[in-house]
Amino acid sequence: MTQFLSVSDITKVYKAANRQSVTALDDVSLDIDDGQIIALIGPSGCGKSTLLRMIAGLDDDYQGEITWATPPKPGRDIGFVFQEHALLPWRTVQRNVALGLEGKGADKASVTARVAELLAMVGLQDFANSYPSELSGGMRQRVAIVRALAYNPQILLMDEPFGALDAITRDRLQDDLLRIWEQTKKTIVLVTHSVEEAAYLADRVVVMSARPGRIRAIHDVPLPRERDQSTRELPEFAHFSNMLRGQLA
Ligand SMILES: Nc1ncnc2c1ncn2[C@@H]1O[C@H](COP(=O)(O)OP(=O)(O)OP(=O)(O)O)[C@@H](O)[C@H]1O
Repeated sequence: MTQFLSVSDITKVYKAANRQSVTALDDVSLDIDDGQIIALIGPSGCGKSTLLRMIAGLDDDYQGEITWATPPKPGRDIGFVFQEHALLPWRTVQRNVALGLEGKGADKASVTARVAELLAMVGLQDFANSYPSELSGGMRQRVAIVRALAYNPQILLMDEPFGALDAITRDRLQDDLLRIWEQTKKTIVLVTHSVEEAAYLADRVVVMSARPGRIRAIHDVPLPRERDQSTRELPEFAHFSNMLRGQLA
């Protein structure tokens, strides 16, 4: 597997006027391989979202270096999915996913075909003409995921993407994400508060320690790929999740 992205010695200090500055990340280094799913876990405030924003290029005010095997083109090569879906309420599902593909030289027929393919990936082909308000929370988040994939980005960054969903919907979307990953083999960096979600989805889990955020441990997930609901029944799954939980305590 080839190295895709390298985060080297990143330190981030938020300087607030009239307040003490906050060291959010302290000397964080991490290598990410092409096509892997990496989960970032750690206590609240340890800098997970900060790190994700830096990788996304949304924050370049830090010490250290982020280097890419192939530097991403601004705006297009990085897909971002947030906890809240951030769909445009006045656009249909079809037009939300098409956003960004339109007006970039692609003809209408190829945009329509690409959107149909993406919606079929998550079983929403019959909702192309619905508005976000007509969908459930899980359906909206599925739309947000395929919208992020529409440009065929190099990497998908996900910040607590399933955090606002009920447990059953959350399990279902995790399976959707694994299916999408099997088909696309995208590199994915996912922030989650759930150790089970990290264990179920990831190839590697990065455990961060409380503020200032440092890397406490990096684990290869000891579970076979082709994961499905039966994976959750494996003794190794419970064992690994419990070990992660212990490291967060
Ligand atoms: N814009 C900002 N200005 C000042 N401090 C900030 C800013 N954004 C984040 N911080 C601080 O940096 C630290 C890391 O925040 P960050 O949101 O990255 O943590 P997190 O691990 O994602 O937290 P959570 O799990 O609660 O979402 C926190 O102490 C936070 O208060």
